[in-house]
Amino acid sequence: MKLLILDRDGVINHDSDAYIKSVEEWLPIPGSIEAIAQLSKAGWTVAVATNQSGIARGYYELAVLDAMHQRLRDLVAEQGGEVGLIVYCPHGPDEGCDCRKPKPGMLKTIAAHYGIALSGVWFVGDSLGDLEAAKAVDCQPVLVKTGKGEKTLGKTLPVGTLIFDDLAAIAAELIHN
Ligand SMILES: O=P(O)(O)OC[C@@H](O)[C@H]1O[C@@H](OP(=O)(O)O)[C@@H](O)[C@@H](O)[C@@H]1O
Ligand SMILES: [Mg+2]
Ligand SMILES: [Zn+2]
Repeated sequence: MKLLILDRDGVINHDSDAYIKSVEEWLPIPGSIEAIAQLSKAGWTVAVATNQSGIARGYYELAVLDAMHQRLRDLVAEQGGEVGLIVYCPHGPDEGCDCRKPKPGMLKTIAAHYGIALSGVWFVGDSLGDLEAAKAVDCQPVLVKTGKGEKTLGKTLPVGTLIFDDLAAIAAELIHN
């Protein structure tokens, strides 16, 4: 199966240093909804792995997070596509969970859900922790320049990291090559 795993904030939707705390604050990056729909219609399964420490920090409730993800699903469905499994880590940085990136727990959850190996599966993120999580399970780390991506570009990236302007460019690459 053709599986693509996406980070959420800074890849699908705009991110904020103040966290994305409501559906109203959850604003798609131009071209991202269309990209997911086009990938889906081209036979790709698009899953999401997102840190959501804002839950642990009390910035927003799980119901609000679910509403954001329903919004994502609705917008992609309006374009004729669908979103696969969305996995999130609701924990804070000091809780020592196994799912918070850069740990690869969410990627492993997605692989187990679909019954496939992660080796070579593209994981697209805007933060170094996304790329490190990918590397930890032999996924292909892919950096986008949206969200925190430009800042991440200035850091030492995992060897072999691919770099694209945005999710739309990734969709064009995967669909047409
Ligand atoms: O990019 P993904 O994984 O989808 O989600 C990132 C968010 O959970 C938030 O993660 C926080 O990091 P801390 O969790 O506070 O270290 C900050 O970077 C926020 O700006 C950001 O909105
Ligand atoms: Mg992000
Ligand atoms: Zn966690």
